[in-house]
Amino acid sequence: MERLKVISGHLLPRGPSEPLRVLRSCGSGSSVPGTGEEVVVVHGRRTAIGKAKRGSFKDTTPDELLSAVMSAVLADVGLPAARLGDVCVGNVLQPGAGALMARVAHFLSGFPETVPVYTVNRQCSSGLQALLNIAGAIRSGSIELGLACGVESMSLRSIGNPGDLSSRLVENDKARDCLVPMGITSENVAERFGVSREKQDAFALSSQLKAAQAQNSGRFDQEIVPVTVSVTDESGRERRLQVRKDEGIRAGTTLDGLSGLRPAFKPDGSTTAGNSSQVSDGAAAVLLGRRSAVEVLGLPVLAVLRGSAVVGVPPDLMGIGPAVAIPAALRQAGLSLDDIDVFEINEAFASQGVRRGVHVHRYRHGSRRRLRVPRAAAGGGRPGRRQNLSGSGDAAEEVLDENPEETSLTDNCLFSCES
Ligand SMILES: CC(=O)SCCNC(=O)CCNC(=O)[C@H](O)C(C)(C)COP(=O)(O)OP(=O)(O)OC[C@H]1O[C@@H](n2cnc3c(N)ncnc32)[C@H](O)[C@@H]1OP(=O)(O)O
Repeated sequence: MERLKVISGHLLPRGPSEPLRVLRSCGSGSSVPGTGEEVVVVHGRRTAIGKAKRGSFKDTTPDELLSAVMSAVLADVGLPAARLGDVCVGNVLQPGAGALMARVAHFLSGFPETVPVYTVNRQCSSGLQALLNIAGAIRSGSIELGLACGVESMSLRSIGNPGDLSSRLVENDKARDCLVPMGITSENVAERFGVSREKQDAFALSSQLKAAQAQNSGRFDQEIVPVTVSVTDESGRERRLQVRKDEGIRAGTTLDGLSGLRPAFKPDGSTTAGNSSQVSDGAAAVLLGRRSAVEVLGLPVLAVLRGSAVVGVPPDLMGIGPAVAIPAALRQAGLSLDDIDVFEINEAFASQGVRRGVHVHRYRHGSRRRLRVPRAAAGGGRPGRRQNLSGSGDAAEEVLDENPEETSLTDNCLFSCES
């Protein structure tokens, strides 16, 4: 009865002498610039990205990959796990989006049981969604610090089993389109927007060369957590090795080599193994916090989350999602394309990264001090006050022409970098 009285009291009009009760705003999505309420990125690490089925992580369970990055992020900044308000893990292929796997990883990392963990599946942007969920909890005042992660083992769990679906899906075009294979959606985008094979191969070449240059000059070394694993070869022999290099990068890629590849998804198509991302295994984790809490703990601030947007697009053209989400994220943050220095396009197919007339520019690196936020969970950026838009998925980073009429962009987080 007392409880009812209190609740109904909240509904009564306020008397003129009563003070206005100020509730903490849950925020619409953007951080409040220049205040201690901002959501900031403290630190991030990732594993190397392994080639699924044939690579170094082919026999490694995802909880091990996840545990490696969860522990490394906290160890690097000296934060006890008990300080975390929540942990969110993005995952697509594990049963139940990997809820059990994530809790196992949590304990393998030595995190206490009092820290909660949950998982989220938003397909290819699940890692980014984990980041947005943690950011949302910080904004709402539920937590002060949280860990956002992403993990996938495409070696141990393949795409393919759609689960239990109604037979009525065949009567509904959009529902049926949800079963269109990812490679065919790339073909659809290429056909619909006139993206030639040559454009896709040119983009793939520049992406490979930039990635190789970055790898050779050690630019990924700081962000990659070395993971020691056992791998069983075809003869059944097991060996131990430490994995610290991405396996999808082919430094010897040439335009001739790319143009000789057969279409991978349909005989007369233009999407090939060379202009697609590979199927991969890997994990990443990013520590986020409210600026005021981060400053009290003396933790570093790498970047500020300025805004984010998620959009729905036709399932058979899923690759156009970023082109719709980025303007929405810009609107939310009150920015324009001209304000953006670096676009990190993380999509599976070159057809999604280019459009007619796009010029792919050189890769711009941050300073040596910069620790990039791992792509499986978030987006990096170069130091300075300018903004960085990041997407999701597994392709290499690109810096694109900033002319809005010529640029096709990706989804869905907007950061400004501080250090
Ligand atoms: C929102 C989203 O992101 S949704 C997307 C989700 N992701 C996906 O759908 C993944 C898409 N990718 C794939 O499915 C696979 O990588 C495929 C089907 C395209 C290719 O798979 P595989 O055939 O196993 O690739 P593999 O690495 O063996 O390459 C095939 C051939 O191309 C060659 N090749 C690949 N890349 C290159 C290159 N850069 N230069 C020259 N040759 C190359 C390989 O050497 C190989 O040649 P071989 O057959 O003579 O040995």
